[in-house]
Amino acid sequence: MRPPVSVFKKSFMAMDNPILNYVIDHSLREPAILKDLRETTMSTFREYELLIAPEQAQFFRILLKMLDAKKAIEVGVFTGYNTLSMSLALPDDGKVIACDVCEKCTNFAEQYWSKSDINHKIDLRLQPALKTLDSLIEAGESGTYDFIFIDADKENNSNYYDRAYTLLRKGGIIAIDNVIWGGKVADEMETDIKTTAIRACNDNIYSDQNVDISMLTLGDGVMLAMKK
Ligand SMILES: C[S@@+](CC[C@H](N)C(=O)[O-])C[C@H]1O[C@@H](n2cnc3c(N)ncnc32)[C@H](O)[C@@H]1O
Repeated sequence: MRPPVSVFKKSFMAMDNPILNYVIDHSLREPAILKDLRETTMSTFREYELLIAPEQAQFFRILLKMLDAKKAIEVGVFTGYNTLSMSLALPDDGKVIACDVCEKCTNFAEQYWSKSDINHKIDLRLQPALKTLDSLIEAGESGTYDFIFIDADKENNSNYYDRAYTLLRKGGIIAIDNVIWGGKVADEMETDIKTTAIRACNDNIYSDQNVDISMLTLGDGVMLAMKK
């Protein structure tokens, strides 16, 4: 049986969920610039549900600090919420490679990035993310990234994971978003391309003994894989 969908809805859409409300009210500390970016995205973009959950971005900021991270990649930028959030957690000489194909979304993102003093940390690559990841590997950057967030076209999750594993340093973390997919992954009647691809990537990571893993019921589900 599919779990109640509301459990997996993002915090900004799940205000009818008292437990999630409590969690948000007692733990979310959203910097003003991120709040502004999120609220403007929600009033400007019909597809605002693509936004990462703010409590999830906050959790990633802690991970980045724990990892003493300098180099990160965002696969799927949308309006730049998590890219900006990660930049805030990186040191001044840190770098986020931001991968997306949407000019309209990233133009919006760039307006916010340039409003803050983190703009120099962001390197936007406006082309298919697989092309960007392959170019980083070809440029000799394998084994050098601390944190890679995968949140783009779900059909490519396994392709992104393979490249991200190559680019990651030992002890670095890959985080994959939407691994619960509103509960669809647990419903065998759901056989559409995206659900099937998400399940396949989840299974692939579960059996990958080269990483330590944890699947979190945060946002719409996040798989963490730490390179051994
Ligand atoms: C769920 S949104 C990302 C949300 C974002 N991580 C955030 O912080 O709010 C997915 C994004 O992936 C992008 N995308 C889809 N296919 C892509 C591809 N082949 N390469 C790069 N980006 C892609 C979309 O344009 C969209 O902006």
